Amino acid sequence: MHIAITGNIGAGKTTLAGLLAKHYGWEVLYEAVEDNPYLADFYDDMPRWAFNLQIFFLNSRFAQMRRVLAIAGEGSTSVIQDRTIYEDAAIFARNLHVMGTMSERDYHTYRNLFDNMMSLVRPPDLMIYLRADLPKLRRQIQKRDRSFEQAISDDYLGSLNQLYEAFIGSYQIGDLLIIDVNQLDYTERPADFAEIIRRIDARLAISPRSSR
Ligand SMILES: Nc1ncnc2c1ncn2[C@@H]1O[C@H](COP(=O)(O)OP(=O)(O)OP(=O)(O)O)[C@@H](O)[C@H]1O
Repeated sequence: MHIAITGNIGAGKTTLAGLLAKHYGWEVLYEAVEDNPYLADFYDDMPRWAFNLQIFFLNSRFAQMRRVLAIAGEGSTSVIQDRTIYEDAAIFARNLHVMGTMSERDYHTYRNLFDNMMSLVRPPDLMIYLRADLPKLRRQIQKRDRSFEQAISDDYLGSLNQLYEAFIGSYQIGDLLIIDVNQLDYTERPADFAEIIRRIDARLAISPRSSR
């Protein structure tokens, strides 16, 4: 089974993916951050590095999809993914294009590549969306204190949030669980984590592909 966590920068996907992997014994696939050769440069000069970064993420997410398919083929374990390939195109690349940061021809090339890849990608069995407002995202970004993320503007975060809501509002290719994390703290409050587990358990129990 393939579970994925989706949500804006600082929503808490990485932490939750780790906790769920530990709880359920799932394999976890994280996003490339520390070993990402473009991320810091991108936040410093978005127009210069937007296309390079999107190609890097697309390739790394496609490699993850191949791993997901391999695991599904083995049939032994489930896998949880920290962010999906859909978000790269529908949210991040689209946002850069709409902002005028990525040129028309770069976006066109990117979309063609993405559409080609889509023929080989299948959606997760369960998508978990972590919904968070700007103040919550901002607090978490400050808390983890990655120097290159401190310059992220409210405009950038806000327009990503709008695209996330649009993406989730029209998401129909698989099962979807929406968790509002604004008032939750699942690292510090066991009851909050237990409530998330209860909701995921309920969803997996009715999922047609829930053989773990
Ligand atoms: N396609 C993309 N385009 C631009 N930036 C991206 C893209 N995918 C990921 N990123 C950025 O890469 C970094 C990933 O960091 P990380 O894995 O910690 O996740 P995150 O998005 O901050 O979420 P969370 O706090 O929920 O784990 C963030 O700065 C994120 O915005």
